[in-house]
Formats: sequence, C-alpha cells, structure tokens
Amino acid sequence: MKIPVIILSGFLGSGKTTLLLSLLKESKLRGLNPGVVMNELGKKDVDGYILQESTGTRVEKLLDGCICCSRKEELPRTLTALLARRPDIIYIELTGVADPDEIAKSLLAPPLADRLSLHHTVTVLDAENALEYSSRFSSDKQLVRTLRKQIATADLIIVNKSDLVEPETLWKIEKMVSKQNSESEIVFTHYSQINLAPLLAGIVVRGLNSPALRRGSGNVNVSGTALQRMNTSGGSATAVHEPAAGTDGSYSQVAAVTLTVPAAWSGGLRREQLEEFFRQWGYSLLRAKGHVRLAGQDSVQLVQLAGNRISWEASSYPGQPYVVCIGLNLDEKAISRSWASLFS
Ligand SMILES: Nc1nc2c(ncn2[C@@H]2O[C@H](COP(=O)(O)OP(=O)(O)OP(=O)(O)O)[C@@H](O)[C@H]2O)c(=O)[nH]1
Repeated sequence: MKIPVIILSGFLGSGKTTLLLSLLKESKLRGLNPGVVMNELGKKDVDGYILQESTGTRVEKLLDGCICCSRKEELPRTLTALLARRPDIIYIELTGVADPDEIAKSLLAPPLADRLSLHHTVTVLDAENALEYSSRFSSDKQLVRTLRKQIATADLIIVNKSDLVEPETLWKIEKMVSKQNSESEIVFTHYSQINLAPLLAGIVVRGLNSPALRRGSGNVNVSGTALQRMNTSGGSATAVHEPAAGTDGSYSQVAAVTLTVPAAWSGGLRREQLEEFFRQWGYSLLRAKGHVRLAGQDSVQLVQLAGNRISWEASSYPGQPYVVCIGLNLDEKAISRSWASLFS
C-alpha cells in the first residue's frame, strides 16, 4: 500500500505555505493523518512554526539547505521516519529554488519507490512577479532553469496573488505557462484558495485512524493515482543547481542569511526601521521572514517580505527573535553589519 505524496513547489513567497495550511485544515476535516516535510533555505523554520501553531500538525523540518541538491540524502531518511507514523498523505513543501523533478526522482527510486506514490506536483506562481523572473534573474541561469522546471513538471499550476494584478497580467501568465507546460491544469487564486477536492481525490483514511487497521487488516487498496506525465526516466538524479563551493546555505547565487536579535537587547525595533533595513537591498533581497519584537508592543510580530511587499501580523513565537533573509548575490557581511547597527 503506497502512501500518496503531494509536492508543493514554487518560487520564494509565492504562497506554498498558505496552500499547505488549507490542505492541512482540509485533511484534518476529512479525518486524515497528514505527514509534512518542510524544507527551508534558512537556519530557522518560520513556516514550520506557523503550521504547527495553526494546525497542530507535526512538521519534519529540513533546514539550512535544499533537499533537491545539497541536502538530497536527508530526504529518504526523513520520509522513512515519517512513514513509521502511518500518514495517509504526505505533503512536501520545497524551498523556492528547488527543482520538483529531482524530488520526484528521489521518491520514485529505491528505497522509497515501493512505499510512496506521487499523487500530484503543484507549483504556485506569484502573479505579481512571475513574468519578471527571466529578466530579473538573467545573471543566474541556473535559477531561471529551475523556475522553468517548476512550471514544466507540475500537473497543477496555481497562479496566486491574483488580487495584486490586472486581468491582463493573468492572461499573459496563462500564455507563458501554456508555452512551458501545455498539459497542466491552471487555476487563478487569491491566498491559494482552491477547491481542494480534486487534489485530495482518492486519498482516504488508512493509517492510525483507519477502521480497516482497527480490524487488523492494513490491506486496503486505495493508493493515489500515480502521475503519468512525470518524467522520471533516464540518467542519474543530477541536481539542477549545486551549492557554491565553500559557502553555507548557498544555491546558484541564491543565499540565506539568518539574523538573530542579540540576547542582551531589551529594547524594541521600530517598524519603519526594519522596513528600511529590508528595502535598502532592493531586488537582491528576494524574501525575508521572521519574528521580531516592536517597540511599544507586547506581542511579537511575524514579519514577511515577499515579492517586495512587507506584511506584519501578531505572532505567539516564544523564542529569541530573528529574521531570515534570502536573496540573490546578497552581501552577507554588509547585511550582518547593517543588522548589528540596528541594536547599537
Ligand atoms: N496579497 C496577497 N498576499 C498573499 C497571497 N497569498 C499569500 N500571500 C502572502 O504572501 C506571503 C508569502 O506567502 P507564503 O505562503 O508564506 O509563501 P511561500 O511560497 O510559502 O514562501 P517561502 O516558502 O518562504 O518562499 C505571506 O505574507 C502571505 O500572507 C495572495 O493571494 N495575495
């Protein structure tokens, strides 16, 4: 009995975690026992914390690297441990710069091939920025290639953040997607809200909560539909992008820097101060997220920069405040210096 896997891919900040939140809530409503693997480029699990807080789901976190290349060998180990908890469905949320085809190859090769089936590969696009990627990242061919692979290998493409663009842009995105993948479904969404029924079709309770299991029979033939179009044949699983030699958490030219608030700092930052800190790096800062304490506020704030927009919301994060910055050709020393100056 193979456990179905749904791979969630898409560029940084496109709305993967927002979709995963809906999927987990729907899974729980259906009585399913979901397993989650979340991969983050940074050393902190911002999204894993959000998911655990909102849904109570245990999340397997693979931090500080990408499971489609530098941390590739960790995925089979993590999935094997996860399978011991008898999930009905496994969701794998990739980093924004991961190639979902590489992950599919890992799933469909020994030792996992007999235990998992690829149910769907979903790619989420940020409607406000997707058309700009090829020109904006023209200096990083590997990144452009990976973003194309994210579109080419998906069987469902969610064009998200449609609230931020004109209908004409959506039409252009549809055209661009169709050129790269003429067979996938395309849906246009706001906060990744889609009808989840087709995605979850065929997935049934069979793990710990399964009546069949309670009766002592684990032999229920209800595995998810394997994806026919996924090209997993031929050649070894060569990573599309390799970590640059001698760097830590760096993929093609995309790198993550984790910045913590000094333990001795008892003050609070001003919102404008932090927004200015983010803005100074321009388009080289692709994504930022973290939990910080603002001056004059009792609660911690979850701050997110995605697609050059900054959002704030209350958070109950209990640990030492931090921010993860992910960018292209980021000057790590300059960022760390600028960050330290906020507390001097
Ligand atoms: N305006 C708008 N914001 C959105 C939409 N969907 C998600 N967001 C916001 O965009 C930010 C990034 O969303 P996530 O779901 O974390 O994106 P992600 O793809 O998981 O991001 P990473 O995995 O960190 O790269 C969050 O602040 C979301 O609240 C949308 O449809 N419209």
